[in-house]
Order: sequence, then C-alpha cells, then structure tokens
Amino acid sequence: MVYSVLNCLYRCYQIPLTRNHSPEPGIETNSIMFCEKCKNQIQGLFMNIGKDRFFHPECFSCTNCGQMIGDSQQYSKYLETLLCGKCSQRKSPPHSNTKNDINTTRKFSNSHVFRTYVPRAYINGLEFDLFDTAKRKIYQSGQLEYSDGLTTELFVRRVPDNINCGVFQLESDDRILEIEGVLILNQSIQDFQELFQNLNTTMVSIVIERKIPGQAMTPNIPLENISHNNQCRPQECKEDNLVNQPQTQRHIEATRKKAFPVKDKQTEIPNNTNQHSTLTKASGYPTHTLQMDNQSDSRVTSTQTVQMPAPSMKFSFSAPDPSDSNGSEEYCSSQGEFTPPIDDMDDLTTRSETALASIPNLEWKLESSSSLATGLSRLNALRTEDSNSIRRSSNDGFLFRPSDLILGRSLGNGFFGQVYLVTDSITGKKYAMKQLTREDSCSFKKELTILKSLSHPNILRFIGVFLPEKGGISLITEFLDGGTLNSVICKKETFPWLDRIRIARDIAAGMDYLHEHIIVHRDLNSHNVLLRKDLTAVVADFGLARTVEGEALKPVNSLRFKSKRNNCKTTTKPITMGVKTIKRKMTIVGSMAWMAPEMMKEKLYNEMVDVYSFGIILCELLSRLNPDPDFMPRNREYIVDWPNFLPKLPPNCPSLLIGLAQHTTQDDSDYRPPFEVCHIALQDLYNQMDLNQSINTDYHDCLSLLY
Ligand SMILES: Nc1ncnc2c1ncn2[C@@H]1O[C@H](COP(=O)(O)OP(=O)(O)OP(=O)(O)O)[C@@H](O)[C@H]1O
Repeated sequence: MVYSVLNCLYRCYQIPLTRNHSPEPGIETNSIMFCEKCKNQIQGLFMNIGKDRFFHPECFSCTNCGQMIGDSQQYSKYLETLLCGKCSQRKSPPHSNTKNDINTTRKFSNSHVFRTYVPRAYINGLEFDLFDTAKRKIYQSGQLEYSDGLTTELFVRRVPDNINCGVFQLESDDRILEIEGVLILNQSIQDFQELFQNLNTTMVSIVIERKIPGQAMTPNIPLENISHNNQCRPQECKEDNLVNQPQTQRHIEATRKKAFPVKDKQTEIPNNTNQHSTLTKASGYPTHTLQMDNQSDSRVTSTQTVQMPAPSMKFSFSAPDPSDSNGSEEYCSSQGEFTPPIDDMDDLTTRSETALASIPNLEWKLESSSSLATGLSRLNALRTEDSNSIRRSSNDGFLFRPSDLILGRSLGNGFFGQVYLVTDSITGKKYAMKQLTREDSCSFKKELTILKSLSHPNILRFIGVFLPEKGGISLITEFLDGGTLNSVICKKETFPWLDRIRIARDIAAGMDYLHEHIIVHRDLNSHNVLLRKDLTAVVADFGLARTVEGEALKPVNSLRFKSKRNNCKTTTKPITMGVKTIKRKMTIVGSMAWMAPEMMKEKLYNEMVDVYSFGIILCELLSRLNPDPDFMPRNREYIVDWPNFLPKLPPNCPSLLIGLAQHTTQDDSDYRPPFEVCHIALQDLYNQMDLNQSINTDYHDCLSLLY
C-alpha cells in the first residue's frame, strides 16, 4: 500500500478532470487513475493495493464499521468488501485450506487482499518464488539466479511445517504485494534482497493477495513478454487472464513512470557497473540507502543505486539535534531577535515528533512499522463521516489536498510565515492557512502540536494541515474575520467598555484553559489575539508556546470565592488559585513591549509571564495607547509606570479593570493573580456592567485573601 504525497503531487496537476470511462474500475485508462470504489477519477492522494488497484483515501474505508483504513493499518479486501483489521478479525477472512473457509470463500469469485503483520522470523522461514519482468523464476528456495531484470512478483512457495505465526498463517501460492510498505514491483533483484536483509523490525508489515479456490489471480505480464514466457506460472498463462491486459498494463506503466520518475531513471543504471552508490533525498519522499551485500550471493557482483518506490507512511522526524532545538527553535517573535541556546530543550520537541510523524517534508526518515505514527496521521486525518460526506472533523484534524482548497487573499505576515485566506472547495468554509516561510520547523511543529491538543472557544481552533504542491506544510486554522485586537484598539472609533471587558474576559478564559493544560504561551500580545466579527476574542500564535508538564506545584492556595454569575444569582464556588509551576531557566522569547520583567532580566520564570503580558493588554484596552515605552510610560525596570500612566487613562475607566491591570503587571510574579481569578473577576465585572449594576467587591475580597 502506497499512500504517497509524491503520488499526490504528480496526480494532482497532470491529470484532467473527467468522469470515469475506464473499462475496469481502479485501473487507469489513458493515464487517468480511477478509484476502484467510487469509480471517480483520483486526483489527489491515493491508496493502492499492489500496483493496479487504486482508491481515494476516503474511499478506503471499512465496509463494516465505516472507519477509514489508514496507511499501515491492517485490512482485508475481497470483492467489494473491505474490512479494517478489527472487523476482519471478527469476520473470518476467506481462507483456502480449511473446509469451513472453502465454503466461505466460494462466495467470492476473486482474490482476497489483506494487510497484516507477521513476525520477522516467520518471514525468514518461508520459501519464496520470485519472478522478474521476463517472468523468469529468479529465486527459489534460497537460490538466487542472476537476472538483470526487475522483480515483479513474489509468491510464497512453501510454508515449512516447523514455523508458525500464531493466528495468521501464510499459505503456498499467496502473492506478496508489499513488504514494509515497499511494493514488490520493479525493484532490482539486489534491492529486493536488501529489502529482505534490512527487515529489522520484530513485526513485518505485509500485503498479501490470496487466490480464492477456483479463480486465477490476475497476471501482471507485459504483452511483450508473453511469447517468450516459457517459465511463467501455469495459472498466469491462462488465456482469459490476458484479456485487456496489454492495454491496461501499458497505461499502468505510463502512469507509474509519472508517479515514480526518479526510480525509473535510476533503475536504468546498468546492473553490471561496479558502483557502490548511496541515495540522496529526493524531493517529496524519503529514500533508502541500499548496498548490495556481496557475501550473500557471489553471482551478483554489482551494487546499484535505486530509488525505492514511495514507501507507505511510516515516517518519523529525525532525532532532534539539541543545538537546533535550543537555537533555531527560539526566536523573539516580533523583534526578530535570535537568542542564544539556553537550557530549554523541552519535552515538546519529542512529543511533536510523534504527533507529526507522518507529515512529510520536514526532517523525516523511514521508520520501523512497530513504531507506527500516532497523532496527526493521514489515517486519522481523513476519516469519512458517512457515505455522503468527504471529511469529518476530529481532534486530529483534516489533511487537505491541493484540490481541496481555493487560495484567497493574504491575511498578513508573521515572523515565521505568511497567512492566507483559503476556502474549502467542498464545503465553502473559509479558513486561515499559515504557510511556513522560514526554515524553522521546530516552532512550527510546536505550534501544530499545541494547537492540535487544544479545544476552547477562546483558543484558535485547529482545522488541519495542507500539503502544498511544492512541498512543505501549512497549518489550517479557523478564520477570524474581526482582525487582530491591536488593529481594533487602534482603529475602532467607539470602543464601549462592555466590549473591552468582554474581550479581556475572553482572553483570560482562553489563557486560563491554556495554563490548566500547563502550557505557557510566552508571546501573548494584542497582535496574537484575533477577533470574530462579534468581538469574541481568540488567543492565537502558539509558535513560542511550550509545555511545562511534570513541573506543576501543588495548588498554592485555595479559597472560597463568591461568584455572581448566571444573572447575578449568587453561587459560592470553590476555586483553586491557579496552579503555579516551578520557575525555571527558559529562553527569552516574545515581544518586548509585552515581556515580563523576569524574562527580560533572564531570571527563572514560569507561566506568570503570560499574566504580565495580559496585564499589558489590559493597559492597552484601558488607554488605547501603543504599549511601546514611547507611548505607555515605563519605569527603569521597564515595568508600567503607574503614577505616570494613570493620568493618561480616560476618566470613566472601570476601577476594577485598573486594579486588575495593576495587579497583573506587578514586578514580582508571585503576586500576580492567576488567570482563573482574572477570568472570574472579569466575568463578574461584565455581568455587572451588562446589567448596569454596581460593581461587586468579590474581586477585591479575592485579592485580599491572596495578598
Ligand atoms: N486565523 C486567522 N484568521 C484571520 N487572520 C489571521 C489568522 N491568523 C493570522 N492572521 C493574520 O495574519 C497575520 C500574521 O499572523 P501570524 O500568526 O503568522 O503572525 P504574527 O502573530 O503577526 O507574528 P509572529 O508569528 O511573529 O508572532 C496576523 O497578524 C493576522 O492579521
């Protein structure tokens, strides 16, 4: 099964959009590829079984439970029935050996294809027949014959009695279509051997095609080889199996060449050149380094550089380079400053490796099937909702193909990338697409990982990722149509207090949620707060955020706090005062005007740096002044100079808002109120003002308990 981005790129832009005129679903006509299930043309990513059966990823879903079957997942397919691993365990697959199974398989008049995992030792114990392009048997029971052809078909010749692999047993005459994601198709013999030798995982992923009794398997014999083919398997020579084959085969070859051009080019290297070559990374997909082990067969004397077919999606990022993670990942966002490495190698990097394991074009490499990608993988990203809809939202988000999105206007530029408005071509929904323009995959990975794990109305909603044609990766999030808070503060003609308080409350709610999840934003500022048309505020831009997991202190305080919510019905709600984490040495990042003094002074800090930044936002909301020291008075410590700042505030400022701004911008971070308190206080203030009532004193009660 190959589910390749490279394939996607080739398919997307080379094939005209037409309906299916293919005589055989799933097989190409005039180089157009059709989905075996929905019969429509495939333009983007595709799944394939063997070399000639193709599916839209979303069509490759379990007939029984509807779950999409992702790459590397087990499946079983016979006739129109495609079952995921779980369902095929419940419904026993057709089997040709036992009586019962023969009864079952009689229902099916075709071969049965399935992916499974078998122990490596089991694979090694099997005996195989391997055929080359000329249909010569080139490998039989450990005897490799010389051949300058390419491998085309691999059959299990015999399963020795002394090997067993538990539940699943291979059978003689099973055709192996894929091993560890690599198609048994057009590999040089040496590569094939290498493939076997390099199986270093305990469990090996294989795709098997099993003949159903009474039916012959479809042969894959090129027309030009038929007349010379005196060694082909008897079943392959049956005349009826050759109907339509020549035409189809050529088209498949033509399309395959488009899909794997590098491989084709490289396999033209003469086999007898005594080169010892390695592969370099080709654009779009990873490569193997293949070297012939001359010990293994004295008759094969050459080594050959071969580009493996795009493998299935078992990739992981390369192990992070500590210097990289300390250095290049941390930028002073708006100032564009690069900070020297500090002990800030957080667990996030490691976590994001797993979460992004299947996203190509960042640092990646082939990985064993045992450590299958979790998190944002294609299999999670592209599930079908029901038979009528294409995609469904999930925490893991969508994977957008080039044809899924219509590019719109630019929404703005950030330090790391450019943001565009895009429209989903199917649903018409508008999203924001952040395209990475800097070579800083670490920050991008962080942002993606953090966004993906969050779900709150006041936190920017993650939608999915987009894999652009030219490579790279873009982040798709909800589109906020109200602009940034900064632009609203600067430009809005009238800015009622109720709106300002609501915005402040929303930010506090979002940040409270963030801190609850032990994530420090580190770049909270009015440019990174986006607004909806109705002025709901949403915290965005998590490129500099980091988790401080495992470092939380016990709640420092708890108190009973009277909250007048729900139309001022007084409820007494016990709250814990925000969980403060231990302070630690972390990188100086963020935007100067909003930066907490402890960070600026390179002291140890914790999540309270966000509270300070929030305080500066409150100051902006209060005064509508630029937070730059030229406009917003600061003392020598760069802290808000309240005696000089207060006279700049409008006379009708809600005093509670001023009090909150003063507390949140305190020099000593231990005395800043956590977002939980800010949120409740602002909610109360909002309720009071909304109902035109006097401001309650709960916030002051709360503070007096705290300090
Ligand atoms: N989801 C979105 N909806 C609408 N506009 C957006 C969205 N995301 C970003 N923008 C716009 O694009 C601009 C750039 O956003 P981005 O997050 O890349 O950078 P930034 O926050 O300005 O800078 P930096 O990454 O340096 O902190 C924003 O200022 C905003 O105007």
